[in-house]
Amino acid sequence: MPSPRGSRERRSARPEFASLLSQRGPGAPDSPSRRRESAGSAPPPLPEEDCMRLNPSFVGIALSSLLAVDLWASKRLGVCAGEASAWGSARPLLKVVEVSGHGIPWLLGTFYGLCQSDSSAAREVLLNLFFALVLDLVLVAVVKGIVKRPRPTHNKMDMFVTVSVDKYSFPSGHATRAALVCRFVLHHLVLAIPLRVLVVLWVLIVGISRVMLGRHNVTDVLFGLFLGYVLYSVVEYCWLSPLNAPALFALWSH
Ligand SMILES: CC(C)=CCC/C(C)=C/COP(=O)(O)O
Repeated sequence: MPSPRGSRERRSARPEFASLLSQRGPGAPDSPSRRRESAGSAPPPLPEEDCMRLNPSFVGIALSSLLAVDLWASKRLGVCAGEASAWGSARPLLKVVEVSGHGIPWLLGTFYGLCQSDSSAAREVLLNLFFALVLDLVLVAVVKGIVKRPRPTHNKMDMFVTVSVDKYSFPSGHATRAALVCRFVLHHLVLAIPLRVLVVLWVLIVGISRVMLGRHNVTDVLFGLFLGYVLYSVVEYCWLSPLNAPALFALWSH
């Protein structure tokens, strides 16, 4: 005969789980929580993980579904993840794209330009670009260290100069840098339209190549692009000028 608690459970159960509960006849295997319940007099509350499994929130389901689609799509798009992959022959080319969005060439190039520039306007722009790049590296390292999402399992860790947090993949540092640099360049350099289009194309290629190389999941890249885009607004807001940072500019005045 079913216990009063059993019938209470059946009455209050959500319809989608009712069939699960009704399968628990006298001979059906009991869950650990039910075994514990029958051993003592006062029934202990359901363990939290059971509650979560039986009553997942909408946000939980949406997030797990998004993650599942993300992992599936990233695996399918990782066509250059190894030399033996479907598009493995394009891997060397994508690794060149990877270097084009790496932090070291951008930091060194900006620093070199800063030392070489003889106009104060160029120095101001380059100094702000340098700080934007440093800020980007720090922010990405902090987020990677907090989220600790491992890189896709199909990634081969043969990247050009990495630091310890680069074993994590969320967000993509290349994507944040590309989006940040793109907005910076489009805003501060006077470029002909074809060149402006090329800069935007470069950002898209860097982003797509991260997934094709197997370095990242799609969401790492999308969030990276978003972060870089937002970071540029922060850089604009905190723009360094000879007025608010005279000591810094004195360092580079000849
Ligand atoms: C060592 C320096 C100065 C930068 C590291 C740049 C780097 C390796 C970022 C990782 O990018 P992804 O997150 O897109 O893989």
